Amino acid sequence: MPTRSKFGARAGAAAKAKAKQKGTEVLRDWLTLTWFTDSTPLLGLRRSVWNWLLLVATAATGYLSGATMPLLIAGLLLLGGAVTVGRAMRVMPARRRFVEGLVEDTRQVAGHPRSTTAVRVPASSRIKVSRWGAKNRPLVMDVTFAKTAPAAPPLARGLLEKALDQVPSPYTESGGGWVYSTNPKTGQLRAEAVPAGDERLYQQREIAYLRSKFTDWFKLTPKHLTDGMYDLQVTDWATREHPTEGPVPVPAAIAFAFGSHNVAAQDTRDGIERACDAEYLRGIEWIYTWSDGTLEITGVDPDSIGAKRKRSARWVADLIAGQAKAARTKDSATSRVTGWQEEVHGDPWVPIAFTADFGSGAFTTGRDQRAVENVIDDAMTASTAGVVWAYEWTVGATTTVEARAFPSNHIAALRKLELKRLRSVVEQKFGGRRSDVDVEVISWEPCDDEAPVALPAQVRVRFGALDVSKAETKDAFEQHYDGLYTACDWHYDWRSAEGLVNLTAVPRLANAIAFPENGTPLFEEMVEKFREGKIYIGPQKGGGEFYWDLNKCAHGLIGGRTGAGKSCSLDIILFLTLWCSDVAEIIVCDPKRTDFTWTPEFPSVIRFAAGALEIVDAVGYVRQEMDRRQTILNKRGVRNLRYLRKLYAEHPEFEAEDGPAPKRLILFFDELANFWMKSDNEDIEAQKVTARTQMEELGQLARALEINMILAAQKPDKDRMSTQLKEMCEFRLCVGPVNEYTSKQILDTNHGTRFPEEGTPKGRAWATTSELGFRVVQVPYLPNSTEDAPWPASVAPRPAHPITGSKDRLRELLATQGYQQVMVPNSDGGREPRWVLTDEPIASARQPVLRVRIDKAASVSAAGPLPAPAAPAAATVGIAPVSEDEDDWDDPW
Ligand SMILES: Nc1ncnc2c1ncn2[C@@H]1O[C@H](COP(=O)(O)OP(=O)(O)OP(=O)(O)O)[C@@H](O)[C@H]1O
Repeated sequence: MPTRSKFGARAGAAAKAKAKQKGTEVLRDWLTLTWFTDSTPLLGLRRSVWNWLLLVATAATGYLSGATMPLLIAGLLLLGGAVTVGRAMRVMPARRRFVEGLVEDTRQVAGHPRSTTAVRVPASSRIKVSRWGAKNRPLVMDVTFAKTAPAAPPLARGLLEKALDQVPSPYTESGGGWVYSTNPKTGQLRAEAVPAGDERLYQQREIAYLRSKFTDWFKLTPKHLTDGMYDLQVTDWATREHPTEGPVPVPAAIAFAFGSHNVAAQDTRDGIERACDAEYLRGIEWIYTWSDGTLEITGVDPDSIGAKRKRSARWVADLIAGQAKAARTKDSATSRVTGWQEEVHGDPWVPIAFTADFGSGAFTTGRDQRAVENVIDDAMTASTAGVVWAYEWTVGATTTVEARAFPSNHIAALRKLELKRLRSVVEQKFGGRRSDVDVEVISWEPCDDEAPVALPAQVRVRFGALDVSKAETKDAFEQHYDGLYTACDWHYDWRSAEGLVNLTAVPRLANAIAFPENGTPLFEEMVEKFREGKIYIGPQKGGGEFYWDLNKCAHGLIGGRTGAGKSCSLDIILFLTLWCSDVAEIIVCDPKRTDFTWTPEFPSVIRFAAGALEIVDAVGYVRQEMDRRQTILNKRGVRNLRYLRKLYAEHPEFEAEDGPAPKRLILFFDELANFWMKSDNEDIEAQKVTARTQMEELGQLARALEINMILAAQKPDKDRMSTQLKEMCEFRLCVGPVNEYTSKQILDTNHGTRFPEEGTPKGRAWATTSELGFRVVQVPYLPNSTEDAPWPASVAPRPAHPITGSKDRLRELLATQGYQQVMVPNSDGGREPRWVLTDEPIASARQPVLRVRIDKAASVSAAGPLPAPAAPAAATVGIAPVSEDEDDWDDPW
């Protein structure tokens, strides 16, 4: 018996094993394909379904026919088996090769591992076709990719998809293609073959396009993609009519996850939005919503409110960015619309509020801010009429502005316009190119809601580089600003060192006011101040009372056009001097002999001089008195009368030795011009020259010696008043409107011309000292005799009661001080009243005054140098009581 060689035995075993393996494979293929996976359609059904049906039908036929046709049944089964086995042997290896080819094609992008001798990686573990279609092409397949594969990041999935797009599907020839989805559990990519026209193909295309665009817009590198968590999902689709392709799906909502990618900067976001708007045109307006790590984009109808709002917001953003760009700000500007017009009021896409952030160090000065505001105003007004934009700036780490629109009749709008007006007028006049003038309203006057009016209550003006320490600058500003308002006056609080002025609205200066009645607080105040050497002039524009401080400005010049209230102003000064007879005495020079002939009645008037020689004499007396006072000061070694009085208080023996301390002595001179008028008498002219020199000599020492000159003149020009004399007058009062020439004569400036010719109230005056600058004052009205206020109610409120005349007040005072009135003959042959001290004080002047007649003439002009007041001198003359009916002295005289 022949034996088989060893080799032959081994080869036989190998062939057997191979045959077995092949057999097993064929059997597995047959089972799988025939009964499960043969999805190639046949007459509308899958082949595997047909196989089951045929098997069941054959078995049923065999069962029903019993043993009658066993051969036929067996034959049929055998045939079926042979056909299906043959098909499995043909199809299955082909499918395997197909998948293997596919794995090879996608190996790089999907990161498929290669088989090694140790580890076999079957192709089906990477790409699993779950359904096959006609022509043995896959219908549905799942592709597994490695975590590190280039196509692993969701946004890079396109790489794999692109590769798979090349795989023929049953629909390839008819224009179909692949659609892809991600298995959320396994992360595998599922590809599904769909016929042409399937809307998922369009969706697929959009998604692929968007992925690549988002990669561009976010400037994503492959490294970004591998490191970050970027993903794009279209969460909602809509259908739009495509011009050539008919209705096509377009994204209605896109969610783009960008993880921790830095898009915090508004302009980065802006850039992305703008790129998307420019490059992704689908006949839709995109609305962008940024949240933590995700950008949601929703498509809306371009005519919808949302779309219009978006365009408006972008317009605002462009406007703001344009400003920042023009100013070359360090950081770029961002803006956000924070409020839209309500639909009831108009178009709901019209912005009514927005905020803008210009970054650090931008627009820090008011001037720059104003420039931005003006541009925005212009732009906004063009787009939204009927509203006014108001701005609130905050300069901190960054400069931000909050802008809000208000209806033009809203108080905020009115205030804004008012502020703008103020700024522009102030800037026009004071805002040079270098100086950064800015007006800021600190507070507004409360206003009536029904009829709102924007009136600033407190304003601050900063002058930047402009030097406001100069009086002229302040004056120019005040004049300019005063002209802006008729409803109020302004109090100016200058802070020259800080380069600013704080303004406070104050009630307008009254057009006329009555001199306060005795005993009122203001009256008491002015008397008290007079005792300190301060003469009340009147309330001043901008608030407060104007006092002329004789301790600082010893002499004064009072001028003004006739009929404007000059005499009344002088009367107030005289009245206060006469009222305070314990501290002051006065010499009245009245060359015109008109307005002040009433004064000698009162004991403080130690001399009344009218004629030229009388005046020369009076001036000479003052000059002597100055020397006398200086001698006393020298003797007692003190600097001024104040110290002398103090010394006397401490050492009454000095006073006993020297006599009473001198009182303030006022040399009152009305209409100097009349005095200087040339006469033919050369002797008198020579004396006048002496008087002038003596007056000029009073200048230097008078302050310490409390000798003051009050000079009144209508036109104090050079011919009538020497320059030296005028310069000594540091206080000036110019009553009423005057022409430029006169103004310069009185005030050295043209302030006097600022009062209008028409409508300037009586008693309105410019008062000035070098210390206080120029002030508008309203001199109160003080008549000589008690009378009703002379102005109509239309000019100013009228006091309820007549204004008590100065003479009546003084008489009442003197009566209470123990004086009595007597009548003395005067140089004109008439008689005049005088007040003399008696021993018995009279309680009230309302009680009849004891009238006396002076038998011996006590002519006013006769009085020589009088160290003591006129009254005691008068008291030495013989007096006889005047009977009631004999002399009605109260009559006007
Ligand atoms: N302070 C005042 N307030 C209101 N009215 C005044 C004031 N001063 C004067 N008046 C009115 O103006 C009139 C003229 O005033 P006043 O005589 O003082 O003017 P004047 O400038 O001194 O004129 P003149 O130089 O002719 O004396 C007064 O009779 C009075 O009606």
